[in-house]
Formats: sequence, structure tokens, C-alpha cells
Amino acid sequence: MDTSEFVIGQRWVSHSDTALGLGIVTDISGRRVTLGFPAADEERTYAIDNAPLSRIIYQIGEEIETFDGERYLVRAVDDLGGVLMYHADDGSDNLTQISEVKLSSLVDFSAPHQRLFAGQFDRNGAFRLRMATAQHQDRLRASSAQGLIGARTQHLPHQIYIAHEVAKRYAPRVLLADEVGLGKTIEAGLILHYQLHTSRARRVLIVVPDSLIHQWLVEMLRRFNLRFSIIDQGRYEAMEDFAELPEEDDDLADADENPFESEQLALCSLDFLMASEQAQADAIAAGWDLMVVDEAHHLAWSPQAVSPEYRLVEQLSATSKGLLLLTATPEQVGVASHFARLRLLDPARFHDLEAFKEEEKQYEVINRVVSQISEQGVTALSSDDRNSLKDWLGDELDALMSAEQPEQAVIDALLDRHGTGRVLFRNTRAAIKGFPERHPLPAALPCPGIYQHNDIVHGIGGLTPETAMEEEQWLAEDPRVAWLEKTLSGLKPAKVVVICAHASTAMALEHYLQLRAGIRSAAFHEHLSLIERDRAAAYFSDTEQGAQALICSEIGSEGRNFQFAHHLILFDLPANPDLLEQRIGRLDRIGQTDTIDIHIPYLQGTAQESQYRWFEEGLNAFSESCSVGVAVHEHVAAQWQAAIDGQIEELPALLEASQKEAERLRTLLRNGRDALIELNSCRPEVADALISQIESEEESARVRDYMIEACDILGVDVEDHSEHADVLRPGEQYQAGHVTELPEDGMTVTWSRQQALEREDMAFMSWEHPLVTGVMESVTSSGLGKAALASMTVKALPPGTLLLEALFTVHCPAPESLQLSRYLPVSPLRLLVDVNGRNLSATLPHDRLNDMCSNIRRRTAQAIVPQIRPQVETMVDHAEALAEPQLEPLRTSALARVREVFGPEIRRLEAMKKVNPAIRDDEIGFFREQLAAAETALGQASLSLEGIRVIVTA
Ligand SMILES: Nc1ncnc2c1ncn2[C@@H]1O[C@H](COP(=O)(O)OP(=O)(O)OP(=O)(O)O)[C@@H](O)[C@H]1O
Repeated sequence: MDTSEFVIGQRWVSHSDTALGLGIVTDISGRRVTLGFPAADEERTYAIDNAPLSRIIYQIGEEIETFDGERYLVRAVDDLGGVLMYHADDGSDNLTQISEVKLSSLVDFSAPHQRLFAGQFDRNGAFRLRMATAQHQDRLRASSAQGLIGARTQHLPHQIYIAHEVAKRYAPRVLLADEVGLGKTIEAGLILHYQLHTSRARRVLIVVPDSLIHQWLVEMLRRFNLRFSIIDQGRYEAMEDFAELPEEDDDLADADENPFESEQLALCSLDFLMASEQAQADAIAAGWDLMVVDEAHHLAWSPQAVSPEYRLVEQLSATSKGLLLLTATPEQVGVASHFARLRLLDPARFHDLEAFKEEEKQYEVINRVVSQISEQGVTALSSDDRNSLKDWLGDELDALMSAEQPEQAVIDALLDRHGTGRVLFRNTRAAIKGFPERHPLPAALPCPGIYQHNDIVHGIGGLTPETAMEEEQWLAEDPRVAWLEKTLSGLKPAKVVVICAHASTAMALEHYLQLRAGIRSAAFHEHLSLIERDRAAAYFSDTEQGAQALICSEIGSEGRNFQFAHHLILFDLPANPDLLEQRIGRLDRIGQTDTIDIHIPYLQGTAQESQYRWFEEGLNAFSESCSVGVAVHEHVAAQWQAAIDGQIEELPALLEASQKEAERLRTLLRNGRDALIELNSCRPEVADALISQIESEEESARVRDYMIEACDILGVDVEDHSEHADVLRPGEQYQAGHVTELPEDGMTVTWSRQQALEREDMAFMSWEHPLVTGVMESVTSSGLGKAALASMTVKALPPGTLLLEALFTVHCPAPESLQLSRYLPVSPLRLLVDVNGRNLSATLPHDRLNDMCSNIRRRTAQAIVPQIRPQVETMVDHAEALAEPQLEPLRTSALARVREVFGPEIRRLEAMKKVNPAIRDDEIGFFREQLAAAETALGQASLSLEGIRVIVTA
């Protein structure tokens, strides 16, 4: 660089530190030049020979801005002794003279060629990364697997189906009611992940029982990378401590005034909310996009009595757009409560309990017609059935019959428009198959004198007679205690879950086993703090040093994962059959590999024996999951009470009546409601197609290849760990701003889903891991790789020939929630042109060019750029001219796709509304608004130049 190039007053930019802004030459002495950088309030001195500086000269037609913020268009440029004078237009054809000295120091060279001319160009690899990022983002956003690839879960069809079906809805409001242990938490997690990943939701509240807080926190993080914050009493107390700080710390206290507002992803327990009016008010005031309530059977409701829990969730759900209720036993507290939960989801549809009950009676007929259609086709229907169809589907039937696949169209319409199809999903073990057997092992024990003497072995209390006695006494004399000790010793070292109804029983048993019998055990009950409970569960799950037995009160029968154990001891039996199912469900869940032994000690001639026999012989509830227990109980309530009260002679009649009623209900449900719900809860062909799509996404486009290249460019060291696994660590050239999720001490990652399922200590690097999405977003939104210079040797081209490789993407300013990328993908368009405007894109594809290009030394490149500027500008013009005609077809097909998706959806919802008020007005309104907004946004779409690589032949 020649000294004479620098003149005081000139504007230059540092390409090694662009954040300094536009510098001004303030001093030249000897072989050194000094620049002031007003934007950064800094001064720097450089050796003239190798100053990393580029001269900034605006061209005719470009916009300039003065330091006082006025903007002008350059019309002419004069060189006055080395300092430029711009003749600029203020937009009203008034020409003003502006010396470059007066230019604003805040410069943003956003156009790729401006960056190139300002010396802000990168090496070849950065351009390649930019191109690859655009291509991957484009493919991923258009994929139906989007939102479902990031979870560390096995692909189970029933879960993937539900997740996809629910997550794609606007503000979904559904009841996830799979049988115990089939993965409702996972389904909810998948839905949350999808909605958050696609920006359909941002604020989420999860409400669960106290005992499940930690499990949810961990599951959301390790499986879905979702970081929830727990809001509990401790958080409020910490806020009070802040409030007492001196005044200058007030901001800190204010910021946290409503913790539900300051968290985007909040997790709290229903018990805590019930105990704190302040927390209730805060949670309601905060407003949510999506709320999840686990173990929703606790929300009891009847027309006469509404539980406080129900009332609270009702208020909360009114402030949340979406709502996911989870329960394995929807009818545990009766059909009225089940109806009331549906009412929470959709008050317009479920407003009348009696009408709901009446409607359920129709299900059998609907199911019969559905089966007939799927077996024989629509045309084979009898005229009676056709008339019924007409009644159910109204005028819409004709349109459905002329659909491409009329059978499927009619069945879909029936499932959609009738019953609980849209809001209720329930998968059963019977439908999913592959679950291990359950093996009941009863142990009849003599009733001890202490109980007989007090006559406390009958009635509901007779199920837990020990609670009426002194602890010392029953521990010594209740034969179940000695039996328990012996059974546990006999099963050693197998892990055993012991469940009893009351905390006092669990505590006494655990002390006894630990201290007197020397059996390693842990207690799990409501009198322990959350941390103590988690510690107990962790001690139990430890395979080497852990406890053999976990003695739980009833709170251990909900939600917890104990499938690594194969033995369950029911120290007593619950009165409610659904509670029995919940207890067994701790072991009988996804991941259970062995037959489950259910040990049932009971005292002969007492309520315990009647209850055991009722469950076993009346309901067959030990060997098989029983969904009709509560309904059967309602039917035989008087006989059951008599048997429990000690009228043993009533037992045979009770058992017979229960068997009959259970059979009748099972047949009814199999033919009616359950069949319809099952059809709606998993369509295997849709689920399989989705899974194939996810798998091919995982297999075809290798996230590892992409990330290895990104790591190389962003200064992250990649160390081989083992097959499928690497260790990522910040390296010497680490660009932290692009890799925000990488911890300082690095992380071990696996690229294989299978390994991720086995090795929880490794992060699962999928296309949806935050580290990967973070890198992609950062590459696209930053200037990295926007401009590059490369050299290439090709015999056919004379040295010094210039080529320009350009990357265009479609730019469509619209809210992310519109999801326009699904219809108008960024559609990366790559063009290769020469100075004469020849389109060489097909002759030299990107990959081939990559192999041929090599980097140019930075100093050489800096010297070349000013010389080739006019040719580069010409080539950019050529590329833009070639790109422009490609926009219209993209826009037209995007518009067609938007209409294709929204149009039928709106028509369908409108048709449904005529026969079924399940459809909310805001849902239809939402789709209409989305369509209108999408059409407007698409009209404004444009092509934007996102990157250039200038290639100079050598
Ligand atoms: N797709 C999956 N991949 C891996 N593990 C899974 C998957 N689905 C479920 N599991 C595991 O199976 C167990 C049961 O799942 P989950 O807790 O979601 O069931 P649930 O239906 O909510 O149970 P409950 O009715 O007891 O509340 C958990 O340990 C969960 O981690």
C-alpha cells in the first residue's frame, strides 16, 4: 500500500474489526497512519504497509448518511486532493455537497458486494457454509418432520401421530388420555417442542402434582432441550428477600414481581398454586400460549360441586390459548368429571352433561357404519345407513363422496365431526401391542387377633386396618409385615416397588425394614420434601449401591417411572379400580422388558379379601389394564359396599354381576366409543409415513457433515470420541457469538439417535438441537460468508477471468407465526455468471466449483478488490437480472399452496360448525386471517442477494 493513498479526512474501514465503524484518517507520520473511530470512541494507529483497512467510496446511486442522520443519494463524486466530495440528492432533487468527513460513522455494509468492497470478505469455507445453511434451512422448514426430529425419543407411531396431529393445530386444546405409561408426557413434550420450534407458542405453563415436578423438569430438558423454570414457594420467598434490599436494588425486586411473567417456560405444582392466592393471581395474570395440566383426573367436577382445583384450572385455561390435559384414567372420578374436563377444552361443544351422555349412545351406530365403509366401501352402504350418514354430515356428504378417496373422506369427516374425536386421544395397550404380561401373585394371610378384636377389618377402613392401631402393635402382629420381609428377602437383589395407601404406613414399614430387617429401602411419601423424594427415587433406581425396595404411599402411584423394576407389592388395595391401574402403571409402561409380578398380600375374611377377589374375579384388573372399573363400580355399588362391609355371602353375586357388566361395557366400548377414539388416536399409515420422513431426514442430510464444517469455520475443535460421538470444544479461533450454546469446557455429543437413547450423558445433535439451530440462525443473520474471494485454475479460461457465484434467497417479511416458509421456502437460488452475463450455473455446479476453488491470501485479495470493482458490479447486475424472473413462479406456487391448505381447512371447519359446535369461531377466524395475511405477505416477497463469491482464474 502506498503512503500517498492516505490523506487526512479520508474514510476507511477496518476489516479485522468491523464493529469499529467508519474510521477517519487523523494523522500520518512516518510509516504510520492514525484513524479515529467515532462510533466506538477509539483511536488506532497502523503500520501503513499492512494496515487491515479498506477505503470506503460510495458509488453513484448509493445511499449515504451524514453524522446527523440525514440520508442522501449519491449523484456525482469529486476527488479534492484525495478527499471525496459527494454531490448528493436529498430526495427532492436538491443537490447538496457533502464531504466524506461528514459521513456517519455507523456503517452497515449489508449487501454482499458492499461488504466485499469494504474489505469485509471471508474465506471460501464461510461462503460454502452460508450456502449450505440456506439449503438445509429451506429443506427442513418445508419438511413435515419439522419440529419432530429434535426429541431424544424412540419413534413410536402412536406418539408421533398424536404429536403431529395436535401440534400443527392453532392453539390446540386436547385431552391426552393414553392408558397409563404409554407416554403422555412424551406426547406433550413433542407437541411443546414442535410449537416452540415453529414459534407457534412462546409462553408455556406446565402444572403437575408436587411429586412429579422434578420428573417433568428433567424429561423436558433431557428429551426436548426445553429449559423450564420451577416456580414454587422458595422462589416467592427469594423475591421477598429481594424486596427487603436497600432502595438501589429495587429494580431487581421489581423485575421479579410476577415470576410467571418473567419466565417464558414455567413449571409449577398444583398443590403450590392451591396453597398460594398470590401465585394463583400471578399465574392467571401472566397469560399463556399453551398450558399443560398433568394428572388431570384430580380436577373433580359435578353439576352440584366444583372442586377448587377445577375452578383454578378453569380460570387459568381461560388465559391460555392452548390447553393440554393429561390423564390415563379420564373417568377415575366419574363421567361427570370427564365431561367437565372436555368442557374445559371446549366449552361451546361440551355444555350439557345429559346431552353428552345421550350422544355417547350414538357411537355404536356410527362405529358400525365406519367399519362397513372401511370394509366394503361407501357405495355398498344400505339406504338406511346412507340416510344416517346424511343426517350426520348434512349437505357436505355429496362433496365428500366425490372426493378422490371417498371412503377416507367420509370416515375422516365422521370422526372429526362427531363425538370427542377432535379433543380426545386415547391409545390402549391392546392397540399398541408388545407389552409384557402382568402376573398376579396373591398371598392369603390369616387375619390377626388385634384387628378382629377391634372389628376394624370391614368397610372401606378395612382395606387399611393398620391405620387404626398403634404402630408398634400392627408392625408386630399384622402378618403382612412378616410376609413383606420374607418376600423381599426372597426376591433379593431384584428391585421391588411397594405401594400402600397411607404415608404413615409407608414410613412405619420403611423404618421396620431398614432397622429391624436390614433390607435396604427408601420411603417415598407426601411428608418428604420434593428434594427428599427425588433423592429416594434416585437411591432406588441406582443399580449398584441402591435400595432394593421403595416403599411408597399413594403419591408414588402417579406418573413416576419405575419400569426398571419387575416386582410390585400392593401392601393394600385401593377402593378405586383406576387407582389400582395407576399403581400397576408405575411398572407396566414403555420400557418394561419383563413380566411384571404383582404380589398381593391380603387378610382372609376381611374387606381386603373381598376387594382382592372383586379386582381379580370381577374385573380381571390385575392381569389386564381395566378401563371399565369405575363404571362397573357405579353399577354394582350397593353389592360392592355390602361385600366390603363384611357380608361375604354377597360376594358371589357381586362377582357375577361385575363380570357381566364389565363384559357388556367392554363390548359396548369396543363397538362404540373406544373404537371411534382408537381410529382417531393413531392412523398407522400416517404415523409410518411421518416416521419414514423423520428417518430419511436423519439419514440423508447429515447434520454431522454440516456441523463439522461449521465448527471448522467457527473455531470449534472437534475431537473424535467414539463411534457416532465427538467432543466439541472452543478452539483458538473460537467465534463464541456464533455458537452460543457451547459450554466453555465443551460438550460430548452423539449424532446417533440410538446412542442418544442409551447414553444420556451425551447431547443428541439433531437438526433441531439448539446448538445446531443457533449456528444456522447466526450464520444467516450475520455477515459471515456473505462475500468471499477465491482463485481457480481452469485451462479453458484465460488467467484473470472473473466469475461471480451468487446466492439469492426469497425474502418475505411476515410474522414467524404465519409459517410462510412452509409455502414459500427461502428457495436458495444459486447462479454463476461471468462479466458478459453468461449463465454458467449448470456448467459448473456449486460442489464442483468448491473442489476447484482455493483461497487467496488476504493481502493479495485486499489489493485485487479495488481493481475489479466495476466488473463485480456488472456481474452482480447480470446475476440480479437472471434471478428476477424466478421469483414470480415461486410466488405463484406459494399462493396456490397457501390456498390449497387454508381453503379446504376453512370450508371444512365451516361445514363442521353446521353440525357440530365443537368448532370455535376463533379457530375459523384464525385461518381466515392467516390466509389473508399470507396472501398480503406473499405479494411483498422479493429476492435478496445473500452472498457472493468472486472467483479469479489464475
Ligand atoms: N418414545 C419414547 N422413547 C423413549 N422412552 C419413552 C418414549 N415414550 C415413553 N417413554 C418412556 O416411557 C415411560 C412412560 O412415559 P410417560 O411418563 O410419558 O407415560 P405417561 O403416559 O405420561 O404415564 P402415566 O400415565 O403414568 O402418567 C417414561 O419412562 C418415558 O420416558
